[in-house]
Amino acid sequence: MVAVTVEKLEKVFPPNVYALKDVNVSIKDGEFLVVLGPSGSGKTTFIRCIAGLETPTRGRILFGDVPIVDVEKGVNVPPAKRNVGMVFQNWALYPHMKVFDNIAFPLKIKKVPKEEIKKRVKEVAEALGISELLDRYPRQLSGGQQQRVAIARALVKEPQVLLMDEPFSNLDARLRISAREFVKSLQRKLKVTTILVTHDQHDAYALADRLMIINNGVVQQIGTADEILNNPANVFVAQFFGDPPINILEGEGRGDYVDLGDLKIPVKAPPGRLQVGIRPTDVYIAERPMAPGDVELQPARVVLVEYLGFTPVAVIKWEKSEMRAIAYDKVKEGSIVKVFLRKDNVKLFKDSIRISNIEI
Ligand SMILES: Nc1ncnc2c1ncn2[C@@H]1O[C@H](COP(=O)(O)OP(=O)(O)OP(=O)(O)O)[C@@H](O)[C@H]1O
Repeated sequence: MVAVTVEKLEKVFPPNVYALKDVNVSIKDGEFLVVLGPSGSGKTTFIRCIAGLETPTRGRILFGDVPIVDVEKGVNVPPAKRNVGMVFQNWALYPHMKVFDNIAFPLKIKKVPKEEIKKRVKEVAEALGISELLDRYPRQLSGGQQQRVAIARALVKEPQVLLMDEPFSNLDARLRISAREFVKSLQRKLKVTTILVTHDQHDAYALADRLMIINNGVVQQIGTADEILNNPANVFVAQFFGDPPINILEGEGRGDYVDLGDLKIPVKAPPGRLQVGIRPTDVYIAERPMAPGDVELQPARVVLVEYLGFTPVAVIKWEKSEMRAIAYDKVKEGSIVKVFLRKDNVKLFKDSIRISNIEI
């Protein structure tokens, strides 16, 4: 297929809304990039700029070596000539057309000969497991089936790039998981360069070769899910990606520990105000340490027990500091418990920016 390069992309909506600010990313040929961010962060604007449905105010986008937008040079290839497939949030199937005609539509517009249309619709329907639905109307399909039809329509013209904007948001939780698996395996099979936009970190975790996390139009971090979980660039990323959410506590660096007032976190820390990030999976309630190198913190009181799937996660409290921690032992609300910390996984931030362990 094709690599996609985005350089210094900016989109300002009048009078003064910076939906995208200096976005730079290179998506490899065949890669699955997920753009993840909260509502209003610029995700849809980003994907619409790539599709050609929005014109950026600055920057360049290239498919392979070919610029499809170059604001400075006045290049702006129209959407129909970009050869992208797009799947929207609401799938937007034509209700008065049968599934066959919905899928065939982009080819009819291109005036592809009838026999060729038949062949390609049949092929793509087979690949998506919807051959037996071609004679139905959209209203006679389940949500998951409608989604497959929308994907088939996006793929039938053999796009260089597949763009998906919140494609699972109309599906219930169970269907969402199977739809994700389906999209992932299809993408692997077809090796089509794919950009998917979502605000759902579980979609992102399940699908992405790499993630691009965006907030207020600014890219916060690009990397694999594990890179971002282990090395979040800043407090926003640490809090936005990870389930259960990371504990962030304010403290004072004291060389060999961070002073939280009522609690000491025994990690090397430069002097001054710091934010400490501890994932609930890195702090746990148990009788003894589970791994060499884990350190015991002061005992804490259990305030509340919640569940992450079937794993109990306790909210624990010292005098003032509070964290979520995995409970390996059965714990009762109100009891005092022993707490251990995987100290190598503690993340420190200064002014909300990550300070790497090397710098300390
Ligand atoms: N046509 C427009 N005119 C003015 N402002 C716009 C327009 N489209 C989007 N915006 C603004 O640009 C910013 C980014 O919007 P965008 O739709 O890209 O965000 P998003 O991350 O996709 O949000 P959501 O998840 O809610 O769909 C928002 O502040 C939005 O209000």
